[in-house]
Amino acid sequence: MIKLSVVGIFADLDEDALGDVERHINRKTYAAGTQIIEPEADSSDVYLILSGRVRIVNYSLSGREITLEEIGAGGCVGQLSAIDGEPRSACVFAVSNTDVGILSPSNFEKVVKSHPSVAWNVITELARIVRTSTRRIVDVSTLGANERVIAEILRRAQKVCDSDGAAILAPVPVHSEVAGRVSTSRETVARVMGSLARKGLVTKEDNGLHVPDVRRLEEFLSESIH
Ligand SMILES: Nc1ncnc2c1ncn2[C@@H]1O[C@@H]2COP(=O)(O)O[C@H]2[C@H]1O
Repeated sequence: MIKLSVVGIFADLDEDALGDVERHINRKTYAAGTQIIEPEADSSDVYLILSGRVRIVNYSLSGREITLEEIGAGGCVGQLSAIDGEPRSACVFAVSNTDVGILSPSNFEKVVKSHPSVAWNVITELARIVRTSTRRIVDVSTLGANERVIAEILRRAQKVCDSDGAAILAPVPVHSEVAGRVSTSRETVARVMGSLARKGLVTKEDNGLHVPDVRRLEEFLSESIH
């Protein structure tokens, strides 16, 4: 059985406290592709991702899917409705087979109120969501679709950049996922990625998408914007 200690918001709990939380949790496995959070379902349960990966998505008025975030083992989703009692803000799907621990909103509240470290970790995660959302709003308001694609690839590369200034994005980003994330079409992502490849700024290899010189990609983005 996967231990609750993998969950980020419980990182500072000792064994006794984790045992206490475990008593309030129902475990469930979702198959890849199934929906975990449905806004129509009247539930405010909190889902702790014990293994696997989930995608958080929203839809535009025209029905286009927008990926807000992908979260792997250790993450937590569904906390917004549990905190404020409002309807779900997004849908959540299992990307791969995903084991979750489910906490009812009242038990989530009990755990948060009993353990200051959990409360602080939940707040820290909310701060991260605000920062990411702000970045996104700025990008959508100020950059064209091509630049948003480049900026997204650049941000991912900057996170895994090695001491030689190179990065490998593994696995190769899926065009539809990048498109959803930067609010553009799959075709635009394919066109921009093709153009970056022709310029030698990225190369597709068996082990991932290589960005041989992250600094050059930064400069290219900066030149594209100005
Ligand atoms: N912009 C976002 N970034 C990361 N996670 C989000 C974002 N919007 C919604 N979520 C998650 O998706 C969940 C959908 O249900 P809730 O609104 O209860 O809680 C939400 C958060 O856990």
